Amino acid sequence: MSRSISITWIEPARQHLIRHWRDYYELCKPGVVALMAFTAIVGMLVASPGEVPWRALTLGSLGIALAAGSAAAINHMVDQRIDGQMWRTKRRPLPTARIRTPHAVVFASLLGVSGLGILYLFINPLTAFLTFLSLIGYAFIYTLYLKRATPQNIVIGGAAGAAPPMLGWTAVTGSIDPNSLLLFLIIFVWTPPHFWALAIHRREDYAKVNIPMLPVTHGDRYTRWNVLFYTILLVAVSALPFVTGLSGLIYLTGAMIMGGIYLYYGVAMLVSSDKSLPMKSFGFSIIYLMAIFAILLFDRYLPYIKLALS
Ligand code: HEM
Ligand SMILES: CC(C)=CCC/C(C)=C/CC/C(C)=C/COP(=O)(O)OP(=O)(O)O
Repeated sequence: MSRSISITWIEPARQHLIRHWRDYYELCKPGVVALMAFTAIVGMLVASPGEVPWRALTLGSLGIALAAGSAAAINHMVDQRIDGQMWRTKRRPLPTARIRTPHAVVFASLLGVSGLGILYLFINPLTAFLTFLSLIGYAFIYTLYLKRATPQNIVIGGAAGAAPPMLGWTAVTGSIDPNSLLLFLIIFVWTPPHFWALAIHRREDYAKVNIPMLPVTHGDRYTRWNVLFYTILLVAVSALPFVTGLSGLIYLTGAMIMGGIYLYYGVAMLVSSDKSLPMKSFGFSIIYLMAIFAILLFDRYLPYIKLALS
């Protein structure tokens, strides 16, 4: 009896997963989570120069990525009604009913519990706790409340997305290092120009569903000024790892060149009427973040690379 029940349950589930694995993958916002995992890995490697922290790199990044994927899936569930009305998001798995909400609940729970469990059991309780806070911060505080409450939603909510390099660092050391807060700060200040550039382009979408994004509440021009303001702040903040001695001149030079290009986009968005600029700036924001974290890593490891080559 119990055998036949389990067989009747397992086969449809297997078929469902084979048909819909791409939809479940999409629920995790894989592009965003991949960049977050990269910043976490840089945090791990920068925290332990000269030695490879294998356990953190494997289990730590897996745990952080699973928890972030869980938070993203919860965001899809909470937002499915408005996502179904916006052009950019209306083809997502939940609004199109390719995945049903109860299945998404099970999926997000499995990811969240396994991610936090891995961090707690194999990394350390502090990393598990801070990752849990980030999950709650994005999935519930940002998505359920801030997103619908204030145009400063992404400034405050950005703290959850900025956590990964600090989580990576903590996964290696077991404590919060002041230098890891610098990496947190860089992503925190990067988030507004990253997102507002896209929000300028998608203003009508957000207005239609009454989400008070800055371009909806304060207009296009005011948002462009804010993008420039945060980009200037970002260039200043990105120099801090050099100021504190965490990195050297290679990082500083790379960060200033990338910052210069980002500033160019910020100014161009104010002085030019080219409608393609906001999305170009959004695209560049991703290249920018990837690049400065990669350069930071290179700068930090160059002495060891030289040593290995000599
Ligand atoms: C509150 C904070 C953030 C907001 C509101 C935000 C918003 C967005 C939005 C609306 C998109 C477009 C997604 C789409 O095309 O459907 C996007 C894409 C992206 N974001 Fe963010 N973002 C935030 C933080 C972050 C963080 C912290 C990272 C990485 C460290 C990140 C990395 C990316 C990447 C890589 C993409 C491109 C994804 C793809 O094309 O698959 N974002 N973001
Ligand atoms: C545990 C941990 C590190 C958590 C990180 C959480 C996480 C995945 C943050 C992503 C930030 C993001 C893409 C916000 C966009 O949400 P949105 O609802 O404004 O955008 P959308 O309309 O594209 O869904």
